[in-house]
Amino acid sequence: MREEDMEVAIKVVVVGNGAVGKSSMIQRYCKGIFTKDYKKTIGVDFLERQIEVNNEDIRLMLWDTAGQEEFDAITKAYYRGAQGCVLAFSTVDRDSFEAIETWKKKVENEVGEINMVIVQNKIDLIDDAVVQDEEAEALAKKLRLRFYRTSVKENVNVDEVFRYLSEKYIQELSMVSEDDSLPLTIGQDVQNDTKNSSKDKNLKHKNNNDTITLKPSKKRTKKLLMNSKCVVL
Ligand SMILES: Nc1nc2c(ncn2[C@@H]2O[C@H](COP(=O)(O)OP(=O)(O)OP(=O)(O)O)[C@@H](O)[C@H]2O)c(=O)[nH]1
Repeated sequence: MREEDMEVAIKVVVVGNGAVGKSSMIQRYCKGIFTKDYKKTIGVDFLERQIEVNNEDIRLMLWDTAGQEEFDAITKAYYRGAQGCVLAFSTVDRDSFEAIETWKKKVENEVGEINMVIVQNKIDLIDDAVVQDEEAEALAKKLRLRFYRTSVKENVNVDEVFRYLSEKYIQELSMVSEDDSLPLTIGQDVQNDTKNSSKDKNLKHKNNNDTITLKPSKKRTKKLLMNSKCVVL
């Protein structure tokens, strides 16, 4: 296969309390549908969609995880290898907002710091909101994360969430490609810290039993990343 035929694959996990709209968001994005019915996700599920970002073909693999704590042991295994994460809460569920930091920690405990966004879903129900705009914005500022308000039902801002995560990842990928002296960690990822814009600070490298550290050449970078992604280690 020629290198130009290859695509980049990105694994994104969508987490948050039960019924905030995680499955609906993934279905909306990958299948273009919305259903009113609530079917609790048992364990995990995934759908994928191809998009183009900066002339790169991206295969987004969106992992839908159960929001209930009883499934934590199962779902956390699927966080591994993720390069992006959506932390979702619902406009009409105060607990789901207060749980955002806990979800962030749960994911980071498994994969370290990866690109994340906070998503306030169900903004079509804004009249019944139990979270003030300022509170949500303050949380995003405190955690230094991009913040989106979405309505999966009305298809507002859903594409933007996943586009942002993809663009961020592509940006980092091109930084890795430019510098072949930096070690690349397979299975884990180029990390992002929104506090720091410098390349060195953006790139943290994990090395534990789950990972192999390689030094990629410029040419091979994309291939290596593609082959290494989306594998549950
Ligand atoms: N009004 C409104 N309802 C929504 C929206 N998104 C999802 N829902 C509804 O919220 C309910 C829960 O949605 P799900 O997508 O199943 O929630 P989940 O977060 O995947 O839930 P778990 O599987 O339990 O973790 C469903 O009845 C959806 O139809 C939205 O943007 N607006």
